[in-house]
Order: sequence, then C-alpha cells, then structure tokens
Amino acid sequence: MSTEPHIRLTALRKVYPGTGATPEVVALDGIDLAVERGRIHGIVGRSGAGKSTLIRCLTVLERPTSGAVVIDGEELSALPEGRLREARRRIGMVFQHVNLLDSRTVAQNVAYPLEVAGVPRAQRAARVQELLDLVGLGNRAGAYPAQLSGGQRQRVGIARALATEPAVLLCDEPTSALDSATTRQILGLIRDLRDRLGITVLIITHEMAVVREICDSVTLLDHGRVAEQGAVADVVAAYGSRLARELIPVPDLPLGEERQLVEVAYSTDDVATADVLAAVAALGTGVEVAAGTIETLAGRRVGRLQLDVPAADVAAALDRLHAVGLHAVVSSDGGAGTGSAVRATGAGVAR
Ligand SMILES: Nc1ncnc2c1ncn2[C@@H]1O[C@H](COP(=O)(O)OP(=O)(O)OP(=O)(O)O)[C@@H](O)[C@H]1O
Repeated sequence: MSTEPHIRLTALRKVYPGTGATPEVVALDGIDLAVERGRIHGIVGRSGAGKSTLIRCLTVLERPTSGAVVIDGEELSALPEGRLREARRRIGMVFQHVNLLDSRTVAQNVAYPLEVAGVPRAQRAARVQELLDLVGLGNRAGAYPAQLSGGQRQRVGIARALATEPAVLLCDEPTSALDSATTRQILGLIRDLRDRLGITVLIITHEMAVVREICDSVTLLDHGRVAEQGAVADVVAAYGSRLARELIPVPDLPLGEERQLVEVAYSTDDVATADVLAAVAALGTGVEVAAGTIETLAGRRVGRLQLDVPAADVAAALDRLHAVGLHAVVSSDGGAGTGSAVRATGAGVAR
C-alpha cells in the first residue's frame, strides 16, 4: 500500500489581489497538510483564518497562487479545467446549507449527480436506494425537502455527495445549522460512513464539539497559517496548545493575591495520570490543583490540570515539572477568571 497521504497540500498559498484602495489579502500563507486515507481531519480557526479559501483551493474552484494540492496521488492544482471536472467527481462536498432542489423528491435529489455523470436510469434507481439506506432515509425516497427536518435534509445532502462514489468527503460546517442532538447523529453518520466506505473526510468547522467527537487529527489555522497541527491527542498535549484550552476546557477561576495559574497538559500515551499527580504532589503543599479534566479524544486519554501556585514558586514549579517531562506553562488566563469560584479538584491529588 502506498505511503503517500490521501490528501496532501504543500506550501499552499492564496493571495487575493488588491483593487484600487483595497490592499491584497494573503488568505493562505504556506499551508502544509497530509491526511492519511480513511482519516477524519478537522480544520478549525477563527472567522477570516482562511478555512473557506482552503476548501475552495482543495477542489481548485479557486486556483492557488502557488503550492500544490494532491489528492489520491493526482496533483489537482496542475490539471487543466477539463480534467479537473473529472477529478472533482472523486470529491464529495457537504455544506452547512444543503441546497436541495425543492421541486424534486429526496430520491430525485440524490439521483441528480448521477444524471449529470450520465449513469443510465435503471442503475440510478438502485444506487439511489442504496445511498438512502446508507444514510438511514430508505423509507423517505418519495418525500419532498420541505417535509424533512434539518437533520434529514443534511442526510440527503450527504447521500447526494456520496452518489458518485467519492474517495474524499469535504464537509464545510456540516452541523453548524443543527441542534446538538442532531449534530451528534450527523457526526455519528459521518464516522460510520468513514468506517464502512473507507473514505477520507476533511471537516471545516468552528465547533470544537465536532473535533472532540469525530476528528482523528486537526489543523488550527490562524491568519492563513498553520498554528497547530497533528493527531488530536498530540496537539492537545503539546506545549502551551491553544486548542487544548478549547477542546478540554477547565473552569475559569479567581486567583488569590500573589498566586499564578500553571497549566499542565498531557497524553496518557506519554505519561500515566498517577505519575502526573505524583509530580504535582511533589511540588509541595503550597500548590493546589485548582481544576482538571481528563477526556478521551480520538481514542486516546488526554488531561489538563490547572495548578494554583504561589507566584514566588512558579519558576521552580515549572522547572520541576519540565524535569519529569511534563508540558507546563504559566496560563495567560491567570487572574482573568470570571469569578465562577469553581475550585474543583478534578483530578484530586491526595495530600
Ligand atoms: N474572494 C475574495 N477576495 C478578497 N479577499 C477574500 C476573498 N475571499 C476571502 N477573502 C479574505 O481572505 C481571508 C480568509 O477568508 P476565508 O473566508 O477563507 O476565512 P474563513 O476562515 O473561512 O472565515 P469564516 O469562518 O468567516 O467563513 C479573509 O481576510 C477574507 O476577507
């Protein structure tokens, strides 16, 4: 089996030229990304970080200014327009707003890409039924979009995206318009489809719940650059990770005078929780575990602890934690607590 990643971006750059008084915008500034076949990768970042530009460049609906987009070994960014149309059939797209044709039934909507691809009518019917069964809508083939819930419409959108048997599914904010229960169902469906069909999924999202629930790996974009990237548990356990704060939040807390917050993040692949707690306990009685969370992300256990440390002891505490191989940083949130006064000993160091 090839070791080439299924999706590879190399030094991808997109500059929107300025017009008149409007300066040029560097929307993507040297993005490298590799996603293995059958993985679910999340792209997250604030508004304006470059997520939509990235997804448009991936399908070459937008020509990158420089750099390469390679999917399934084929460099899409180097293909002429005619060959691109063919290559795009191997990429399914799922959007936040599904955009179904209201005058067509569910089955006719799913059949549409097959019609465009010239699949004969008899084969279309069987394929459409198979797709509807796959997304759990086997009994709604004759319904019209107006008769469906938001979650069902998104299922139709997913079935339609899978019609041409793509190897890659690009999802642009697929659950942003859905409530949390429906979001979980749709995410469960996407994971199930990945497991059954072996497709590679790239999800653009601003929802951390999406990353927490289904992503194997993640990229945090910031001003068109990769700020953090890797397997979810590795990113979270990395030194001073911004994503860790969002993916495994711990309560804000007010700090006493002359005290600072020190944050420890780890993966149990690297260090056992008991050893982390022992290292914390060894810092002495002046240090409290103010808050902590241990979660399972992409099948791996990751933890975050907030330590409430006397300001005078912070440097020594950091040294001692680093000496035992832990990632510890002074939290920049220190002292900016919301007054929630939560002083949970989530991990409870025995003293
Ligand atoms: N067609 C365009 N012409 C000029 N500038 C653009 C164009 N499209 C996007 N930009 C700019 O590129 C940058 C990245 O925009 P992009 O829409 O990719 O971000 P995003 O992360 O998807 O944001 P959001 O979450 O709000 O959709 C922004 O500064 C945006 O103003």
